[in-house]
Amino acid sequence: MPKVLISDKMDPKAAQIFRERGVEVDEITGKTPEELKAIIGDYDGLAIRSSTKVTQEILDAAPNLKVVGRAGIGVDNVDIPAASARGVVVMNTPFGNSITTAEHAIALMFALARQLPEADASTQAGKWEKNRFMGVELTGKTLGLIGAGNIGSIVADRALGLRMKVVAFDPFLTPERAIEMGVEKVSLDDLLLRADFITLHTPLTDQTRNILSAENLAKTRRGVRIINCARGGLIDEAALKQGLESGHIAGAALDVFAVEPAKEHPLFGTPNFVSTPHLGASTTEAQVNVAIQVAEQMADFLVSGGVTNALNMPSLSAEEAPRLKPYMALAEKLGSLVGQLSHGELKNIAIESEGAAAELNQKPIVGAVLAGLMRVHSDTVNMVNAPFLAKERGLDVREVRHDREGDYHTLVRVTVGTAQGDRSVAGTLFGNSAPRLVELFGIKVEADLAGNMLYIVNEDAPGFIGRLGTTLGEAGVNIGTFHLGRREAGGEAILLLSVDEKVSEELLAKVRALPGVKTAMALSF
Ligand SMILES: NC(=O)C1=CN([C@@H]2O[C@H](COP(=O)(O)OP(=O)(O)OC[C@H]3O[C@@H](n4cnc5c(N)ncnc54)[C@H](O)[C@@H]3O)[C@@H](O)[C@H]2O)C=CC1
Ligand SMILES: O=C(O)CCC(=O)C(=O)O
Repeated sequence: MPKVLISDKMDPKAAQIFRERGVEVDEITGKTPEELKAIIGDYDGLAIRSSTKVTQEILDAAPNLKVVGRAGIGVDNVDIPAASARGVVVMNTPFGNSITTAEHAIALMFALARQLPEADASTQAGKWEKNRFMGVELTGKTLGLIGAGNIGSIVADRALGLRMKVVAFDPFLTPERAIEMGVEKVSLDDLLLRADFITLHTPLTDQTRNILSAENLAKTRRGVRIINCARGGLIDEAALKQGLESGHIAGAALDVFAVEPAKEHPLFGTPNFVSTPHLGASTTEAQVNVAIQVAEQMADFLVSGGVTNALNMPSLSAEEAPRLKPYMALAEKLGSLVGQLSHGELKNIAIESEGAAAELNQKPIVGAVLAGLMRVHSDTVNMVNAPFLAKERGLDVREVRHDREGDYHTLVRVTVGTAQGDRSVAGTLFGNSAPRLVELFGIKVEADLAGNMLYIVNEDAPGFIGRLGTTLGEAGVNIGTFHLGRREAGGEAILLLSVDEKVSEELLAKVRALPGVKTAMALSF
């Protein structure tokens, strides 16, 4: 039974779903990285929010880990390249808390416009400072949206409902989508110049880090109010403090900080500064949503192989997974076969599907071929890290679907480009479930690819099979299955034998010494 660790506080629905879906679950929250390292090795899955940092070190201590599930959107607390390199799928829940986070941004905008936190503190301190707090209306003001994705577009919708004008800077926002959202697409400089309120809704990336730098803050209009419910690191916090103190910035509300938890901060106590402790996603509704979603996605993956909302792997629905499973087994075997039989650097690989195979989602098939191919050289390769490793090694991967149906109702062909030319293998599914090799380097052959095998290329001549049987028999090697194919009578023949034990180098040398043998290799699947 797969085992999952929930390492951050999560709605109890998550644990309930894991158990209902046949996944063992432990909830152990608040651990230090050292403590987490000590226990993570027992788990197949890790369910987190933002507190747990999934670093290279944690991943190194987690040999069984297959999936990290983020109950939320931002995955900057997960080292995705390191997870990909180790073959660990990283999933998030991209929509479960977007409304809640957008509402928090709007709440902070109101808090700034009417100085609600200060007015509350003053009133409860018995001061009744009616003349101290003069607010501004939102109606008619310009809201500058940096990042117009899921959360940004909900913020825009609510702001338009408040009769604000919304201008948006997002390099990936199409003009059509801007029209649909009712916002004006602008450059960052234009936004900085025009906005009365600025709200940030981008992930933290190399491009967005420090997007509100000291230089950019200086370009804003005097009296601007700034809200950040996205990620710390998007704003230069020291420059923000200076701007608040000089009065250039009329207010700033941060839900997120460059370093969290922010228990001490130079901004604390600055006039017109409002803060919340990363509460953007903290509503009952959002937490139930993300807990249910992350548990369902992780259980799908661990129990049936379905992949949803993965950031480092193509999606594969739980419905598709059973249909694709035998194809992935076939693809992996074909990849492994060409990997074991091809020497030297591979330049390119083409994965072609015909008949029923061509109607399926090709990404998992391609991933499985690459995993089989590269596992020949490293047993830590799997479907997650294989495409990543292929890219890293400069392997050109081509995916081709053919409408035609040939001799088989379904066929997957893998062709690799080697220094000796193209080499191609093809396989089908017998009874829609049993992977079977049907072609090897242009020669028709029918074979299971399983366990230990012996691959021989020889000149087709009488007596050879007898001599081979005697050689194997004398070495105490039992033959399980025997598959033969040849180009033409008396031409080149291929033999694929399954044997009950691994073929030793010594035995291989004897086989190679038999008359007519051109190549002999041990294979394993
Ligand atoms: N405070 C909190 O508790 C929460 C914070 N978040 C944060 O909010 C962020 C946004 O979430 P979603 O809207 O769901 O993500 P999303 O992926 O739907 O939208 C992000 C938008 O940012 C845009 N973008 C990317 N690079 C940009 C750049 N250089 N300049 C301007 N725009 C750029 C993208 O094109 C995209 O439209 C998340 O990445 C997460 O860090 C999300 C949920 C809760
Ligand atoms: O889990 C949380 O409370 C934070 C949510 C968040 O930051 C996100 O989903 O990106």
